[in-house]
Amino acid sequence: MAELSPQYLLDTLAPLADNQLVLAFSGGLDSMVLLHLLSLAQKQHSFSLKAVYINHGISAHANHWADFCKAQCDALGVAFAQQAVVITGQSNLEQKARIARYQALAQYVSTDKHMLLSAHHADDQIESLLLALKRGAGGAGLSGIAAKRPFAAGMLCRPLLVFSRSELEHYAVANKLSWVNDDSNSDCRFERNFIRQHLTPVIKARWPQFQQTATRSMQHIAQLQQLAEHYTRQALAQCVSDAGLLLQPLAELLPLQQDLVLRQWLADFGLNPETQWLTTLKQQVIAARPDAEPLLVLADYQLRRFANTLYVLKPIDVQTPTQTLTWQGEPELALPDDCGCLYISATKQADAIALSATRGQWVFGQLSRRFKPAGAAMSKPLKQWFKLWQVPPWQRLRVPLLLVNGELVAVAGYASSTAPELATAWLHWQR
Ligand SMILES: Nc1ncnc2c1ncn2[C@@H]1O[C@H](COP(=O)(O)OP(=O)(O)OP(=O)(O)O)[C@@H](O)[C@H]1O
Repeated sequence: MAELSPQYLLDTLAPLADNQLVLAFSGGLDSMVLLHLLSLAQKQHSFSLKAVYINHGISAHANHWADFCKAQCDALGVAFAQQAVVITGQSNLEQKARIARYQALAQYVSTDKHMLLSAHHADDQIESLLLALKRGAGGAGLSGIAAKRPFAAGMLCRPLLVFSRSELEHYAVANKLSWVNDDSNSDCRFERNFIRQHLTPVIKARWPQFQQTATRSMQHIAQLQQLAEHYTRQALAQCVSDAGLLLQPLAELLPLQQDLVLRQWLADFGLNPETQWLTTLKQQVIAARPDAEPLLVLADYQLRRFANTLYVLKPIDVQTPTQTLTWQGEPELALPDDCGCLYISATKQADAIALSATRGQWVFGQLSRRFKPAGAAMSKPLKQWFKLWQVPPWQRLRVPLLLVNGELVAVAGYASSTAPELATAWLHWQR
């Protein structure tokens, strides 16, 4: 059984070479205990420590808590900082406060030597598990709170995770510590408080070992999750290209693995869809007829499929610029609507196309104009060339087109009516 002591802390955080510790300090029981332990540990082993209080400004007592935190740090000789964050609206306050808090704390973790410490304990683990079950979370959610994980430029550690709240309280009373009680802790409209007050006591009374056994289950799930993530990353690497997710190699994976790869790929865009949505994606987008142009929306993104590749697109990626640019020979032209930049130079660069004009109009979206690339037998509407070049339909509308005397002479990034040997300049499109 671990014993709550400065030595335990030093063992858990070792090796503390030139690390700079940042304590997320709310002034509540749990972080007060951690502050006290850290200040004692500093006497045994020198390390840099700063306590940071984030003022959410939600409670009428928030400023008073800030003063309390500062006074406690002063008394223990620990450096102190505070920062206010702005939380707007009335809904989801708990979650908004948490996101704003971690964003603010991230500023204090600016190098790989920085280690953020939070005072989460074993009761928080059970609450996290029950909340994860309630929302039907997957392996990552059911793994509970990680004892150590990368955070901002450094790490985030929770050295008190194995101790229960009552053990922390026992320590606080024995060491005559004082702490603030967040008035909102008794408000059972907040889910965590409801679990803390109504569920955990009943569970613990019936099964005193529940905390340990549930923690063990979470560790098992966490290990399986890590293993799954490792193999999923490997499989994903086989399926991604610069453009999107290649559906042919995806189809060769086991169905279960396909789901994990899709989820991991979407997670890299910050997307975490519900299972039903993923089923729709598979049925209506991935498995759509080859000539269909399926589209599914998720949060701010559009999922589209073209030429057996799946794309995640932001609204700007599918917007057709309406602006026309007059070009008078400038070597560099910034394009509207996030379409990148055009570079015109005397020497040929990679991906450059030949030009024989030095002025004209740059336009977008004029797909019915006829075009004859150098070397082609005849002219065709641009739409047909794009089809031939396998350009996804939404990208076709964002390709800069050069008109000279009303005639289409160059399609940036793809083709030009000027043969390379007749080039007087070279055009490179940086998307
Ligand atoms: N206002 C605050 N300023 C700095 N640190 C805080 C603040 N509030 C909480 N913390 C840190 O976060 C830890 C967990 O606090 P709490 O259980 O209230 O968080 P939570 O809202 O449940 O969110 P989560 O568990 O996801 O971090 C505390 O032990 C403390 O280290």
